[in-house]
Amino acid sequence: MKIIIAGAGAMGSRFGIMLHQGGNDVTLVDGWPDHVNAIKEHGLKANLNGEDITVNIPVMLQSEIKSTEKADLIILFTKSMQLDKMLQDVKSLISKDTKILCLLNGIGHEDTIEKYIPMENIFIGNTMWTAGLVGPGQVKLFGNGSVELQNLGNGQEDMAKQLAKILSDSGLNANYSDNIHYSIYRKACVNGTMNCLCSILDVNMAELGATKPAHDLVVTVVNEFAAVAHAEGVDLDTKEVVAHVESCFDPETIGKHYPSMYQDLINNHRLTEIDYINGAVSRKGQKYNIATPYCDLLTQLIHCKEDILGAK
Ligand SMILES: NC(=O)C1=CN([C@@H]2O[C@H](COP(=O)(O)OP(=O)(O)OC[C@H]3O[C@@H](n4cnc5c(N)ncnc54)[C@H](OP(=O)(O)O)[C@@H]3O)[C@@H](O)[C@H]2O)C=CC1
Ligand SMILES: CC(C)(CO)C(=O)C(=O)O
Repeated sequence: MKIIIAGAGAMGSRFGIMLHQGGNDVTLVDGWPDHVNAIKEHGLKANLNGEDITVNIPVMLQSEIKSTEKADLIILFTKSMQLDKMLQDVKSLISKDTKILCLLNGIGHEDTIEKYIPMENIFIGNTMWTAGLVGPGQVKLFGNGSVELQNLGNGQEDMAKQLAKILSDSGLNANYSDNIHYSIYRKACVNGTMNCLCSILDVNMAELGATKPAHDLVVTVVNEFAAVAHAEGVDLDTKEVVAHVESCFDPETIGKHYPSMYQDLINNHRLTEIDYINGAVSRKGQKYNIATPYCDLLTQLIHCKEDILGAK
């Protein structure tokens, strides 16, 4: 199976390395020339659970894509705001049989993907794996994780299960979900609390969890996500979701991770995905006439911080 990782930053590199080590034919595609050139020249360097490794994986810039070889599977791992451009750039690698798996954080990416791919080839999901970019061609990977995914098109359950097996055979611990919209809202609750709060407060998840107001903040934000999800026909079990969110506080698992939004904004002064997480809930709240004051404020505070830091 020819797998393209479209967006080979921190997470794309993690999935690329694990799938490559699992014996798959993997190619990385990314738009950052320094990163792509570093991988071409020195291999992809990773600190994997404390061990330094170098993996030689084929890599190309989006501008180098040629249409000669079609992909069997394209795993999307761009930032939300890069998704549309990436889909335009990988169009020539897509045949009528190419499956697309989107594992980005955020809500509603299927609306963008549907513009380019027939529904029966679209698979969506989310992941609790973590990763960090140290610099061009270099990533830091620790801890464990999981993936949940499902087909969007009718009759594609077996293919979704097959994709989960391909990921699991490489150690990615993937499961078929029979209600992926629930899973995506549930994961969005993790990002809608951890990502913005850690970025605003300048802490990792374990440090956030050690503050007294953390629990009340999580409950309030999860309730806003749940109200909007309910209006869209997704009924979140808020108690279970809060427990899931708070499991991220554990320093023995992923608590020491600085969420991807922190890495973008605080470390790299890059624009964030806030408009696809809390910002998406605020917009949906307006649409359904549901008050979402915490999501509104958190979105605005992150945008303030982007301006203060001159994020690009
Ligand atoms: N990191 C994590 O732990 C997790 C992330 N996610 C989600 O996975 C998706 C991908 O995230 P992630 O892998 O963290 O993204 P990264 O920021 O590591 O990489 C995404 C892209 O951003 C660009 N980029 C990143 N850093 C730089 C830089 N310093 N200079 C220039 N370009 C840069 C590159 O593309 P280009 O040059 O084309 O712009 C890169 O492909 C997101 O939706 C995220 O929310 C989900 C779970 C955990
Ligand atoms: C690891 C986790 C779950 C933290 O919110 C994440 O998705 C991210 O860093 O964006």
